[in-house]
Amino acid sequence: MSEEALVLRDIWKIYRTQSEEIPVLKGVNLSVNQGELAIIMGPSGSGKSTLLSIAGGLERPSKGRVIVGGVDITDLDEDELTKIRARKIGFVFQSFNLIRNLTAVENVMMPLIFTGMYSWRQAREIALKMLEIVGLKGHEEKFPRQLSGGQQQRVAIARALAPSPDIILMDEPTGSLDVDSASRVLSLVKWLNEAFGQTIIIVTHNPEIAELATRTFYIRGGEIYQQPPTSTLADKVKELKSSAGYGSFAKVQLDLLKIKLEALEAAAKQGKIPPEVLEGELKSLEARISKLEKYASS
Ligand SMILES: Nc1ncnc2c1ncn2[C@@H]1O[C@H](COP(=O)(O)OP(=O)(O)OP(=O)(O)O)[C@@H](O)[C@H]1O
Repeated sequence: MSEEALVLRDIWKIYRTQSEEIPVLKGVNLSVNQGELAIIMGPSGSGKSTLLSIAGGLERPSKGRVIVGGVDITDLDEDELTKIRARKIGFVFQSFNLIRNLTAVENVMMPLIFTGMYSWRQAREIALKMLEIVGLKGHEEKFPRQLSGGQQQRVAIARALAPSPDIILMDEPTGSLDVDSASRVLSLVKWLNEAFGQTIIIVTHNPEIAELATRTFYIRGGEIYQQPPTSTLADKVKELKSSAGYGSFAKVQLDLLKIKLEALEAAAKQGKIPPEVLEGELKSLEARISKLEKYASS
């Protein structure tokens, strides 16, 4: 069996709308070995979810090859893809995607039944064990609405793990959880990765997850990097200030402050604001206006 759980070779994804072509991924190469916990980070809209969908065979690349557990899935037809997905790939999404009118145990049984390999009894036995592993013993017969967000996410993880897939793909798995539930889910993910040697690939904005990673990828401008972007927040501020729109933005701000100044003076004349409050407000407003005037004219 291949050492590499996932290989993406020269992946391009170009979305076509009526008026334009949007290249979202531009020749991405990526390889994740078995047992790794890899993280993909990058700014909003940089193509992280698109890359994950392509890796999991949910979407097809415009160009390039996708190899999962040594099997090239790029040209498989929908039927073959569905079967491969059920056996080799587990998905966990930010929104859990549990089926509302199925209980926790039935939700976990679903992907096992889809593989066509397990009897109902076997699927139930595995699902019950998985729920125990993720700490949900006693909650098996509850419906998703009777579980907390963190518990629902753990059901989703149990469901992804149940068929023992080669890789588990997670898209913002802690995105809709509070800090405590997120830490509990993350510790579970790390433990599963270490105890079961499960390959896990996580798309996230959460820097806490990056601490757990064996490898971190960064996407920017449709390309992938193994080093974090070097530009700092201070660089970004400089970039913003030198951009064409910044001057006009400052002018709009200036207009708004001037309107506020007029409104303050009018309110003071009508006795709506005590003079000592007015004095302080006028001072700070005038200071901001003079600063902005300098910017707007520079
Ligand atoms: N079906 C589609 N048709 C056209 N454009 C799309 C489609 N799907 C995604 N895009 C565009 O592709 C880009 C990448 O989207 P994607 O969801 O992969 O980004 P992301 O990095 O996961 O963002 P976020 O962190 O905000 O979830 C975005 O600009 C998005 O608008």
